[in-house]
Amino acid sequence: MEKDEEALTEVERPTAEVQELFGLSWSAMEHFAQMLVEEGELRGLIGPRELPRLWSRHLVNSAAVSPFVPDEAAVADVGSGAGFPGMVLAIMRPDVTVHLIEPMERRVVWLDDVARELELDNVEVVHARAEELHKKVRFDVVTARAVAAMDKLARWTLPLVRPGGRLVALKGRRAEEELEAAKYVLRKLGAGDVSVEEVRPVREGESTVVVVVTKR
Ligand SMILES: C[S@@+](CC[C@H](N)C(=O)[O-])C[C@H]1O[C@@H](n2cnc3c(N)ncnc32)[C@H](O)[C@@H]1O
Repeated sequence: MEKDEEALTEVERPTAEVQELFGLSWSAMEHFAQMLVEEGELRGLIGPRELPRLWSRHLVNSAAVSPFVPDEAAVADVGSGAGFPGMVLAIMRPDVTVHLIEPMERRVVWLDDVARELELDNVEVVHARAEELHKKVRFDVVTARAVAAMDKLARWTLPLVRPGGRLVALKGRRAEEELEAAKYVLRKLGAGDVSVEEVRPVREGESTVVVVVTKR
């Protein structure tokens, strides 16, 4: 077997339930997955150990933010990296506009390439650190995954959330602990209600922890 073929067979096959989750956006999602498989490792966006679990750990996991994003929201995804969860959200939800905020040039080029290839007109790639945008722009929703612990993440993201809007952070098992450590920062930055939800985008799949912080 050729080396390339070998690499391709290692990627898990999405189930019918996963296809159903993405609904009308299925073919665009498959296209994004194919780009990640073909170029993700080469361009330093995703580790080789992550490719076999591309759907369950990354694409399906990213979809967990969607129920927390209101119709037609203006969204910023801080620290998008390879496009998680922001690019997935933009593909699933043509009604929302997604600003992918990423400081690393190589990743910015990748995000631009994906948006162009998939002809996504609801994506804007912003080459910046989140803090550089404070006092300049505000969004209905800010999403983030694997960017920083809650106290630092709150400092970077809450100034970007409009009053009445929300931060939607995909977190791990230590979410409650991180929230406890961040409680003074959250209060100081105008956080209101905070909820921790366990979301399972597909019945057979893994669950993920979503922290939703409302801005007063
Ligand atoms: C571990 S990666 C996670 C990428 C993606 N969210 C994911 O879940 O796979 C963290 C990302 O946050 C970006 N980042 C780090 N500091 C940032 C900041 N201050 N503002 C915006 N993005 C930042 C990094 O460049 C990197 O792409």
